[in-house]
Amino acid sequence: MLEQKGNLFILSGPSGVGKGTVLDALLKDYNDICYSISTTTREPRKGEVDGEDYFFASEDEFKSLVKKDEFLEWAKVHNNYYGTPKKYVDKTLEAGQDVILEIDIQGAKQVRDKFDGGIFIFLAPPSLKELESRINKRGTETKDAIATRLENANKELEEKKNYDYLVVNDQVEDAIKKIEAIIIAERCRL
Ligand SMILES: Nc1ncnc2c1ncn2[C@@H]1O[C@H](COP(=O)(O)OP(=O)(O)OP(=O)(O)O)[C@@H](O)[C@H]1O
Ligand SMILES: Nc1nc2c(ncn2[C@@H]2O[C@H](COP(=O)(O)O)[C@@H](O)[C@H]2O)c(=O)[nH]1
Repeated sequence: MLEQKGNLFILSGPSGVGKGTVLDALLKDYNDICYSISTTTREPRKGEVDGEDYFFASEDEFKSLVKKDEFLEWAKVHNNYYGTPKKYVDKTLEAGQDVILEIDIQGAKQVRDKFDGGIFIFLAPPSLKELESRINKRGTETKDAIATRLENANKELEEKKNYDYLVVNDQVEDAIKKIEAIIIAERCRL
Protein backbone atom coordinates (compact mmCIF):
# COMPACT_ATOMS: atom_id res chain seq x y z
CA MET A 1 0.00 0.00 0.00
CA LEU A 2 1.09 3.60 -0.60
CA GLU A 3 2.43 5.55 2.37
CA GLN A 4 -0.44 7.69 3.64
CA LYS A 5 -0.64 10.64 5.99
CA GLY A 6 -2.87 10.35 9.06
CA ASN A 7 -6.33 11.90 9.36
CA LEU A 8 -6.92 14.97 11.49
CA PHE A 9 -10.18 14.76 13.49
CA ILE A 10 -11.47 17.86 15.24
CA LEU A 11 -14.00 17.36 18.04
CA SER A 12 -15.63 20.58 19.13
CA GLY A 13 -18.76 21.83 20.85
CA PRO A 14 -19.80 24.05 23.75
CA SER A 15 -18.26 23.82 27.19
CA GLY A 16 -19.81 21.09 29.32
CA VAL A 17 -21.35 19.14 26.43
CA GLY A 18 -19.12 16.16 27.26
CA LYS A 19 -16.22 16.36 24.79
CA GLY A 20 -13.68 15.28 27.41
CA THR A 21 -15.89 12.50 28.75
CA VAL A 22 -16.63 11.05 25.32
CA LEU A 23 -13.04 11.38 24.13
CA ASP A 24 -11.53 9.75 27.23
CA ALA A 25 -13.77 6.72 26.72
CA LEU A 26 -13.08 6.60 23.01
CA LEU A 27 -9.31 6.73 23.49
CA LYS A 28 -9.49 3.71 25.79
CA ASP A 29 -10.79 1.66 22.81
CA TYR A 30 -8.64 3.32 20.18
CA ASN A 31 -4.97 3.19 20.97
CA ASP A 32 -4.12 4.00 17.35
CA ILE A 33 -5.51 7.53 17.44
CA CYS A 34 -3.29 10.18 19.00
CA TYR A 35 -4.70 12.87 21.26
CA SER A 36 -3.06 16.25 20.87
CA ILE A 37 -2.40 17.79 24.30
CA SER A 38 -3.13 21.51 24.28
CA THR A 39 -1.31 24.32 26.02
CA THR A 40 -3.37 26.55 28.30
CA THR A 41 -2.99 29.45 30.69
CA ARG A 42 -5.93 28.17 32.76
CA GLU A 43 -5.18 27.04 36.31
CA PRO A 44 -5.01 23.23 36.65
CA ARG A 45 -8.15 21.66 38.14
CA LYS A 46 -7.85 19.24 41.01
CA GLY A 47 -6.25 16.04 39.71
CA GLU A 48 -5.09 17.50 36.39
CA VAL A 49 -1.50 16.67 35.47
CA ASP A 50 0.86 18.90 33.48
CA GLY A 51 1.79 17.18 30.20
CA GLU A 52 -1.16 14.77 30.44
CA ASP A 53 -4.29 16.90 30.58
CA TYR A 54 -2.69 20.10 29.33
CA PHE A 55 0.68 21.80 29.13
CA PHE A 56 0.05 24.52 31.70
CA ALA A 57 1.76 27.81 30.88
CA SER A 58 1.85 31.39 32.13
CA GLU A 59 0.38 34.10 29.94
CA ASP A 60 3.92 35.31 29.06
CA GLU A 61 5.00 31.79 28.09
CA PHE A 62 1.87 31.36 25.97
CA LYS A 63 2.39 34.69 24.18
CA SER A 64 6.01 33.78 23.47
CA LEU A 65 4.84 30.49 21.85
CA VAL A 66 2.34 32.46 19.75
CA LYS A 67 5.17 34.78 18.60
CA LYS A 68 7.28 31.79 17.63
CA ASP A 69 4.33 30.45 15.58
CA GLU A 70 4.26 27.23 17.61
CA PHE A 71 0.47 26.78 17.44
CA LEU A 72 -1.67 25.29 14.68
CA GLU A 73 -4.46 27.37 16.21
CA TRP A 74 -4.97 29.29 19.43
CA ALA A 75 -7.81 31.21 21.02
CA LYS A 76 -8.95 33.02 24.12
CA VAL A 77 -11.68 30.75 25.46
CA HIS A 78 -13.79 31.81 28.46
CA ASN A 79 -11.02 34.25 29.59
CA ASN A 80 -8.04 31.88 29.26
CA TYR A 81 -5.72 31.09 26.35
CA TYR A 82 -5.62 27.65 24.72
CA GLY A 83 -3.53 26.45 21.77
CA THR A 84 -2.72 23.31 19.76
CA PRO A 85 1.03 22.62 19.47
CA LYS A 86 1.76 22.52 15.73
CA LYS A 87 4.89 20.34 15.74
CA TYR A 88 3.18 17.40 17.47
CA VAL A 89 0.27 17.42 15.01
CA ASP A 90 2.51 17.74 11.93
CA LYS A 91 4.95 15.04 12.98
CA THR A 92 2.21 12.56 13.97
CA LEU A 93 0.23 13.01 10.75
CA GLU A 94 3.42 12.73 8.71
CA ALA A 95 4.12 9.41 10.44
CA GLY A 96 0.76 8.17 9.10
CA GLN A 97 -1.06 8.24 12.43
CA ASP A 98 -4.47 9.80 13.05
CA VAL A 99 -4.71 12.75 15.45
CA ILE A 100 -7.73 14.05 17.33
CA LEU A 101 -8.06 17.60 18.67
CA GLU A 102 -10.55 18.55 21.35
CA ILE A 103 -10.83 22.29 20.91
CA ASP A 104 -13.31 25.13 21.07
CA ILE A 105 -15.29 26.47 18.14
CA GLN A 106 -13.04 29.47 17.38
CA GLY A 107 -10.05 27.13 17.20
CA ALA A 108 -11.90 24.69 14.94
CA LYS A 109 -12.66 27.58 12.59
CA GLN A 110 -8.95 28.42 12.37
CA VAL A 111 -8.04 24.79 11.62
CA ARG A 112 -10.69 24.74 8.87
CA ASP A 113 -9.10 27.84 7.29
CA LYS A 114 -5.51 26.61 7.58
CA PHE A 115 -5.64 22.85 7.22
CA ASP A 116 -6.82 20.95 4.18
CA GLY A 117 -8.86 17.82 4.78
CA GLY A 118 -9.65 17.97 8.51
CA ILE A 119 -12.73 16.05 9.65
CA PHE A 120 -14.92 18.25 11.85
CA ILE A 121 -17.29 16.73 14.41
CA PHE A 122 -19.68 18.93 16.38
CA LEU A 123 -20.78 17.50 19.71
CA ALA A 124 -24.12 19.03 20.72
CA PRO A 125 -26.12 18.78 23.95
CA PRO A 126 -29.68 17.37 23.87
CA SER A 127 -30.82 20.82 25.14
CA LEU A 128 -29.40 24.02 26.65
CA LYS A 129 -31.07 23.11 29.94
CA GLU A 130 -29.18 19.80 30.00
CA LEU A 131 -25.93 21.64 29.14
CA GLU A 132 -26.42 23.98 32.09
CA SER A 133 -27.13 21.05 34.37
CA ARG A 134 -23.93 19.26 33.24
CA ILE A 135 -21.69 22.28 33.83
CA ASN A 136 -23.29 22.88 37.22
CA LYS A 137 -22.95 19.24 38.23
CA ARG A 138 -19.28 19.13 37.17
CA GLY A 139 -18.72 21.85 39.76
CA THR A 140 -15.32 22.97 38.44
CA GLU A 141 -16.26 26.56 37.57
CA THR A 142 -17.39 29.57 39.59
CA LYS A 143 -20.91 30.94 39.09
CA ASP A 144 -19.51 33.72 36.87
CA ALA A 145 -17.46 31.30 34.77
CA ILE A 146 -20.54 29.08 34.28
CA ALA A 147 -22.56 32.11 33.16
CA THR A 148 -19.83 33.05 30.61
CA ARG A 149 -19.69 29.47 29.27
CA LEU A 150 -23.48 29.27 28.85
CA GLU A 151 -23.65 32.68 27.19
CA ASN A 152 -20.94 31.54 24.74
CA ALA A 153 -22.78 28.23 24.15
CA ASN A 154 -25.79 30.02 22.67
CA LYS A 155 -23.66 31.52 19.89
CA GLU A 156 -21.49 28.42 19.49
CA LEU A 157 -24.45 26.16 18.69
CA GLU A 158 -25.10 28.23 15.55
CA GLU A 159 -21.73 27.07 14.18
CA LYS A 160 -22.76 23.42 13.84
CA LYS A 161 -23.79 23.98 10.22
CA ASN A 162 -20.12 24.39 9.27
CA TYR A 163 -19.15 20.90 10.49
CA ASP A 164 -18.95 17.60 8.64
CA TYR A 165 -20.76 15.61 11.34
CA LEU A 166 -23.23 16.39 14.12
CA VAL A 167 -23.33 14.06 17.13
CA VAL A 168 -25.82 14.71 19.94
CA ASN A 169 -24.36 13.62 23.26
CA ASP A 170 -27.49 12.28 24.91
CA GLN A 171 -26.13 8.96 26.18
CA VAL A 172 -22.32 8.77 26.33
CA GLU A 173 -22.24 5.23 24.93
CA ASP A 174 -24.30 6.23 21.86
CA ALA A 175 -22.14 9.29 21.21
CA ILE A 176 -18.99 7.14 21.39
CA LYS A 177 -20.45 4.62 18.92
CA LYS A 178 -21.31 7.40 16.48
CA ILE A 179 -17.82 8.92 16.66
CA GLU A 180 -16.26 5.49 16.23
CA ALA A 181 -18.41 5.00 13.11
CA ILE A 182 -17.20 8.36 11.75
CA ILE A 183 -13.55 7.41 12.36
CA ILE A 184 -14.00 4.03 10.66
CA ALA A 185 -15.83 5.57 7.68
CA GLU A 186 -13.18 8.27 7.23
CA ARG A 187 -10.41 5.69 7.37
CA CYS A 188 -12.09 3.85 4.46
CA ARG A 189 -12.57 7.00 2.38
CA LEU A 190 -10.89 6.82 -1.04
N1 LIG B 1 -24.12 12.07 27.97
C1 LIG B 1 -24.00 12.60 29.18
N2 LIG B 1 -25.01 12.56 30.05
C2 LIG B 1 -24.89 13.10 31.29
N3 LIG B 1 -23.78 13.73 31.75
C3 LIG B 1 -22.74 13.83 30.91
C4 LIG B 1 -22.77 13.27 29.59
N4 LIG B 1 -21.58 13.53 28.99
C5 LIG B 1 -20.83 14.21 29.89
N5 LIG B 1 -21.51 14.38 31.04
C6 LIG B 1 -21.08 15.10 32.25
O1 LIG B 1 -21.10 16.49 31.93
C7 LIG B 1 -20.02 17.17 32.56
C8 LIG B 1 -19.21 17.92 31.50
O2 LIG B 1 -18.51 16.97 30.71
P1 LIG B 1 -17.06 17.26 30.13
O3 LIG B 1 -16.19 17.83 31.18
O4 LIG B 1 -16.63 16.02 29.45
O5 LIG B 1 -17.43 18.40 29.06
P2 LIG B 1 -16.50 19.21 28.04
O6 LIG B 1 -17.31 19.42 26.83
O7 LIG B 1 -15.20 18.50 27.89
O8 LIG B 1 -16.31 20.56 28.83
P3 LIG B 1 -15.21 21.71 28.63
O9 LIG B 1 -15.32 22.16 27.23
O10 LIG B 1 -15.63 22.75 29.61
O11 LIG B 1 -13.87 21.12 28.95
C9 LIG B 1 -19.22 16.14 33.32
O12 LIG B 1 -19.59 16.18 34.69
C10 LIG B 1 -19.64 14.81 32.66
O13 LIG B 1 -19.57 13.73 33.58
N1 LIG C 1 -9.05 26.72 20.61
C1 LIG C 1 -8.70 25.79 21.50
N2 LIG C 1 -9.57 25.39 22.44
C2 LIG C 1 -9.19 24.45 23.30
C3 LIG C 1 -7.93 23.86 23.27
N3 LIG C 1 -7.83 22.96 24.27
C4 LIG C 1 -9.01 22.96 24.90
N4 LIG C 1 -9.84 23.86 24.32
C5 LIG C 1 -11.24 24.19 24.67
O1 LIG C 1 -11.28 25.09 25.74
C6 LIG C 1 -12.55 24.97 26.38
C7 LIG C 1 -12.38 24.94 27.86
O2 LIG C 1 -11.66 23.82 28.27
P1 LIG C 1 -11.50 23.50 29.82
O3 LIG C 1 -10.55 22.33 29.88
O4 LIG C 1 -10.96 24.72 30.48
O5 LIG C 1 -12.88 23.18 30.34
C8 LIG C 1 -13.19 23.67 25.83
O6 LIG C 1 -14.16 24.05 24.88
C9 LIG C 1 -12.03 23.00 25.16
O7 LIG C 1 -12.45 22.19 24.07
C10 LIG C 1 -7.02 24.30 22.24
O8 LIG C 1 -5.88 23.85 22.12
N5 LIG C 1 -7.46 25.25 21.40
